[in-house]
Amino acid sequence: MSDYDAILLLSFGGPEGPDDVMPFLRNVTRGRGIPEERLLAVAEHYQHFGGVSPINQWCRDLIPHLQTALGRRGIELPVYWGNRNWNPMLVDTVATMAERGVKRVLAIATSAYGSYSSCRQYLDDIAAARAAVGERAPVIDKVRHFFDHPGFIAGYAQGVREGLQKITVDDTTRLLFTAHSIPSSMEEYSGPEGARYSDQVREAAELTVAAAGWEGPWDVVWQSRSGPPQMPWLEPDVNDHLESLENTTSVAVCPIGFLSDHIEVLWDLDEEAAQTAQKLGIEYVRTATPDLDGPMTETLAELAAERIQGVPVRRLGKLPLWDPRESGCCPAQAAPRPSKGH
Ligand SMILES: CC1=C(CCC(=O)O)c2cc3nc(cc4[nH]c(cc5[nH]c(cc1n2)c(C)c5CCC(=O)O)c(CCC(=O)O)c4C)C(CCC(=O)O)=C3C
Ligand SMILES: [Fe+2]
Repeated sequence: MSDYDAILLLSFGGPEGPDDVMPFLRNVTRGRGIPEERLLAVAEHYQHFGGVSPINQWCRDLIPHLQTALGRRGIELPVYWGNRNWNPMLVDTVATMAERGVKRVLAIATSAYGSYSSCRQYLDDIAAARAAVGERAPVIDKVRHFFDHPGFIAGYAQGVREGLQKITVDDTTRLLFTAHSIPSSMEEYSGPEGARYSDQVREAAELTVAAAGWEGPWDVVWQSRSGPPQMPWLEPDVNDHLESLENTTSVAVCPIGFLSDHIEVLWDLDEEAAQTAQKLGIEYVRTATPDLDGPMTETLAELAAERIQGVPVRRLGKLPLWDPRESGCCPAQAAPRPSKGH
């Protein structure tokens, strides 16, 4: 237990107008070897929504909900917000906290899983922002991975139950769980032993199946792959998987990899995957991400309470958790693993 004096909501960031789109995309892909064609194609997805991603507004809406949930637990701390890729940029938020004399911060990132993109990169962002602000920068810790927290699972299970009511369900109906694809090399280095990102996504899917009471077939698939075509990423892609299905009346697609309906959900699932299903004559529903006034927000508050009040860790899964601070897990670039034990 520690004396924290602020909570930090740490997120991805998204553009809020047409002119933000290209500079945002350049921030996301800086140094990551993403081809220009891919950037221009993704820019189109954003422009389709007027250049506005819902992710920033979702964060704005989350903050008062989170504050209420924290308050119910007796945690009366200010909630700051900083992003990796767009305003409010984390470095500016850390500078503000330093000016206000904040010394010790507990960060909650909007990703439940381990991997470079979903965890280590946020830790690197924190380190870079603190270094830029200098000596007065607060110490910033980050809460654990929460992919198997009962409240996290309950949020998606509710979406799944509601979604299934919107389609014809028979014994060919499949439930698909989708998360952001990552390069195979990133997957190989996820977690202390590797491949933990896909393990965690699979476990979250399995737990959601149980919580929703689903007894039919289900699969884990991936979406939104990027990078040069010759580079291997996690497969199957949701669209390829739909193409491979035979004699399937309907599918429900649960975006278990994302906390909110941002562009990758609105475009890659609600437009692209929905069109693929329509072309194939498969009835399609994309199930909802968790409500802000439901168990997801409670979960985020409980993660803070674990660290601030020592409330017990609640988990449904069996995969081991690890502390990213203590292991050199999830490096940005695949490098030879340090040899262990000598
Ligand atoms: C694992 C993971 C999550 C989940 C964890 C988390 O939430 O953090 C996630 C979330 C998100 N990804 C998002 C958007 C983008 N991701 C990109 C690119 C990439 N994502 C990757 C992985 C992930 N991404 C990777 C390995 C790349 C290749 C570049 C690199 O190696 O870093 C690109 C560049 C263009 C493209 O190539 O698609 C964009 C625009 C948005 C915001 C959507 C909005 O604005 O509404 C969100 C929440
Ligand atoms: Fe991404």
